[in-house]
Amino acid sequence: MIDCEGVTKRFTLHNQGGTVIEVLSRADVQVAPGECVALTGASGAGKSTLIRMIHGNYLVEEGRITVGGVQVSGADARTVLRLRRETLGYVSQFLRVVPRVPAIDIVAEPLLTAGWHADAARAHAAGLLTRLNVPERLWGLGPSTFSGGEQQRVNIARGFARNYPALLLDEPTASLDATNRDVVLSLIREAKARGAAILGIFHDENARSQVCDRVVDVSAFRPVAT
Ligand SMILES: Nc1ncnc2c1ncn2[C@@H]1O[C@H](COP(=O)(O)OP(=O)(O)OP(=O)(O)O)[C@@H](O)[C@H]1O
Repeated sequence: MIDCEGVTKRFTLHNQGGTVIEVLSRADVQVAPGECVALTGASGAGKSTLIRMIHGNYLVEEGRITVGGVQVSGADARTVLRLRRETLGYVSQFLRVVPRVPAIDIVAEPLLTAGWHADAARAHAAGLLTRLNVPERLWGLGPSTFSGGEQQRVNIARGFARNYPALLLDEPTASLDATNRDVVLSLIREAKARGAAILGIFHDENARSQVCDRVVDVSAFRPVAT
């Protein structure tokens, strides 16, 4: 479902004398439906960079990335947006807050985009916010004043609102207490059970061992020193 073959990434810092940072060389990562794979490796090894390339945020220099048979590497913006709308969910580490949009609408938005009726979308969003222990008094407020953990739970509710066939998770349990961490782990297990392919970064080893079937250490794709 998620397929990276021979992926190479380097950054050229044009504003710093054209310094080139080699990050990944010929990375191969495959995630099958129903599988959860964790990316590991030291800080700076390139875990987030690989996730961002799969999500279509960073260009792929060499190699090929496909998600559900759709080629991400070299894709135009329209293809990437369609992929994100229909196939590939992403829970980033931080919620990107849109001013004045209530939390419940942030969660319901991917469902509305998918054609859900507004009432059904809000009911589904309410169910997720309840599960993630976001107090109902906050649902109608914009999350800019929420705590870090509250914002992250809104973010997770949004990421899990749709049953995406593929899901990218960037530290989904960071800044959560034990109770909410367990809710997130349940959401991940449910997504796997319905066949989602999940690729994530989990610094919490305990969380990783509970839901991940395999680990891929991106240090194995470290470029040879130049
Ligand atoms: N947009 C960018 N421009 C320049 N360099 C970048 C950019 N994004 C990442 N890098 C560099 O790529 C390398 C890998 O970064 P990345 O964030 O992927 O590491 P990581 O394994 O996710 O680390 P961590 O565990 O600390 O989050 C780092 O050296 C970083 O400085």
